[in-house]
Amino acid sequence: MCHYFIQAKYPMTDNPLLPLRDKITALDKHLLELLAQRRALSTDVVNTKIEANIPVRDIERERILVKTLIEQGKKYHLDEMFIQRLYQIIIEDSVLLQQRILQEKHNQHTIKTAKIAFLGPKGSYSHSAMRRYAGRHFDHVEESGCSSFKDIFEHVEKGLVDYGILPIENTSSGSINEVYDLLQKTDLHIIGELSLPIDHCILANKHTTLDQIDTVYSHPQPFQQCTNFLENYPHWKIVYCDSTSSAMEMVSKLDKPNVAAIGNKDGGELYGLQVLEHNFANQKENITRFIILARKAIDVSDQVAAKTTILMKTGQQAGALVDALLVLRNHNIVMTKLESRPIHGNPWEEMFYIDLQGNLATLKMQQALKELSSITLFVKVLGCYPSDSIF
Ligand SMILES: O=C(O)C(=O)C[C@]1(C(=O)O)C=C[C@@H](O)C=C1
Repeated sequence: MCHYFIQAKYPMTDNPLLPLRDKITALDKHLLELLAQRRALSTDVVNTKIEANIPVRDIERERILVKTLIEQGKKYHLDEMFIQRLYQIIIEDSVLLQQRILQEKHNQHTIKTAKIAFLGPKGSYSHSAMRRYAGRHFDHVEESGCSSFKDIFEHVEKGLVDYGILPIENTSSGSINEVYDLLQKTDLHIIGELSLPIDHCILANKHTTLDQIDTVYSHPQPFQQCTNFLENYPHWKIVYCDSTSSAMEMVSKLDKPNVAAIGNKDGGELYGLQVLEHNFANQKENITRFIILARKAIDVSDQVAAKTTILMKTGQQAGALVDALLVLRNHNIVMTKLESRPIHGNPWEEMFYIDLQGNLATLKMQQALKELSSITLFVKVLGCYPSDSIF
């Protein structure tokens, strides 16, 4: 990334901005203190909720709170969208903090450190997702970069790490089939999820310009997510890599003006690359959902919004899938995703992956799963975990 330092017209001591910047610095410090106080109150709130068995989320409270703040912001000429986005981040932090505290009390233990496998090396989107998830759940993390999704599954299954984090779908390129296929034949459990906004960048060595590039390196996923942008450069040779960070590593080692990688800005800085273009995915809201796998399933407190993911194989008779989905409807269970993949060794039969809103431990979920088992060939719970879809 290029850093352009505009030579100050004034010696540092005479800079007319200094007094104002000092005031901004003091005010930002005060803002941090207020945010810390708000966070401490969230801790008090969740402890009260635990005592009174009150759910973490109160959507109506959030709606009224933000609406009031937007109104109050008007007299200070604060833009409505600014307030909306700012409090989305503040409230999301509050909810995730409360969920962590609640889950730790619910499971009667707190895990301070963890070893987590991700698609590496450092600088990949999976690395960013892993660090974000670890920051929310652990005080210390040991990072384990893997060269493939299969490698991540094996690391967790063999106990080389505690958790594995893998991308499972993206808003631009859809489901990541390789991960779904690996889920078909594992005994691991989904214990969490995380949605990460993905801002793809064209990353190149310093002094390279866009028109000098003739070869671009990346993981297959970014290429699938940026087809519209890549149509502008039909002469670019596409080279697939194990991960976006191995692509950035390659471009940095080649150190030539005609090569570039597609990856994230932070990763590019790790490899000394500059950003030539960014935010060019087919979907402007380009988000990848990651799942977190572990050898042991978790229990989710009934005070935390939960998701349950199941694997299901129906018979070949007409309407088999419809009958199964009607069971969910009859139990008033919301299905948030339905994906299908060919069954290993039997490509003309489909395995269905279904994400359900709700906790596995609820009576209606238990009854629905029992009914599903009686009318299908195979039903397996892949996991019940706190929902990350805060907003
Ligand atoms: O007031 C509550 O119940 C809180 O948990 C606090 C808070 C917030 O951060 O403002 C967080 C989550 C709720 O959904 C509503 C509001």
